[in-house]
Amino acid sequence: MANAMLHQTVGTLQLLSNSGIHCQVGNNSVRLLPRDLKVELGFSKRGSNSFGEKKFSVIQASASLTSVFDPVLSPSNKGPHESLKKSNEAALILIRHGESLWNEKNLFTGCVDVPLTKKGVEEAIEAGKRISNIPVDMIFTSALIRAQMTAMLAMTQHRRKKVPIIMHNENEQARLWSQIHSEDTIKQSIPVVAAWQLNERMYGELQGLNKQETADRFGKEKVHEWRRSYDIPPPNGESLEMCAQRAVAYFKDEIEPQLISGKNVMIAAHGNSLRSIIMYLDELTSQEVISLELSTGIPMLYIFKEGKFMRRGSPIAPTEAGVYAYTRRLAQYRQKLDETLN
Ligand SMILES: O=C(O)[C@H](O)COP(=O)(O)O
Repeated sequence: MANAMLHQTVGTLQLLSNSGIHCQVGNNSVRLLPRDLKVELGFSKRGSNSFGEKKFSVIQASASLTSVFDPVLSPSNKGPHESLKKSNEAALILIRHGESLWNEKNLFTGCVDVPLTKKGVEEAIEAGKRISNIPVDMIFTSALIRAQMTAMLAMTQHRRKKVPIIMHNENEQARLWSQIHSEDTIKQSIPVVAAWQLNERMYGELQGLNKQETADRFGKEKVHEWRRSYDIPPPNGESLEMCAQRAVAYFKDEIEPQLISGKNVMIAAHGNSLRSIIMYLDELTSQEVISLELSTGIPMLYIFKEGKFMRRGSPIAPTEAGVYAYTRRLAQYRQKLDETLN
């Protein structure tokens, strides 16, 4: 976990009895959650203060605050989703990529970088229609082209015609050469962060093999164990548990801080990296995650509020959110789109 150090000279921390810690540094405000806080607070007592009501000077605190202070992503860049931010509610959309050329051929793909089929392209566009009324401030994808194609194609359908732009922070030159020099243009863009940690589970020696032929050769049970057990890896590959270690750590370190700061986030990734993340969001056991299957190109919506993730299901169409998909805030966002774009 990356640490951010706070000192009393740069910010303040306010203790909230059961909903975490509110942290203010300059214009950036963020709430740190009890469930993930590994905060070490050192206090120097001022006068006759007592915990909870009186004042303390914060000497030092460490917590997972990575990326929160990125100037491009700073909450001080007020946008059309301001009402969602004010309510401290954020939308999280998860999409498994559309069908790839190796899904079509029934080959184990894992970390092999295979593009979408025509059907996959259509699935991604369809997914985009379903989420076209849901705010997206930031996109995370894996480093693999099928997830990136899915994210970009889905965003072609969004009613708020912001431009998704891939961030290039791999080295200083890439960062400098891809800089945008207009505040207005930045406001009309959606940063897209590609991370290998969101890649599909590495399938080891199964990559490129036909799933049916592998089952015929090694036995149905063995192959099912490799594909769906929690902690048994395929030969020289990653188990779901190993995949979860890097995908969930990335989610907690890089994505959750964005949600905490009010950003609406879309993640385009893979069957197993998303199963790992859903296991974390829905607090599934290693037994329960075994039977979780994700279809290609079907978006799932979560609402992040007061430190909790609430699964809202899948918006079923651009005009229909599904009975429980929209919160009041999301409905207001959509109404605003209707008023300004129609
Ligand atoms: O990597 C693959 O082959 C698929 O994307 C996921 O395969 P699985 O359903 O066998 O885990």
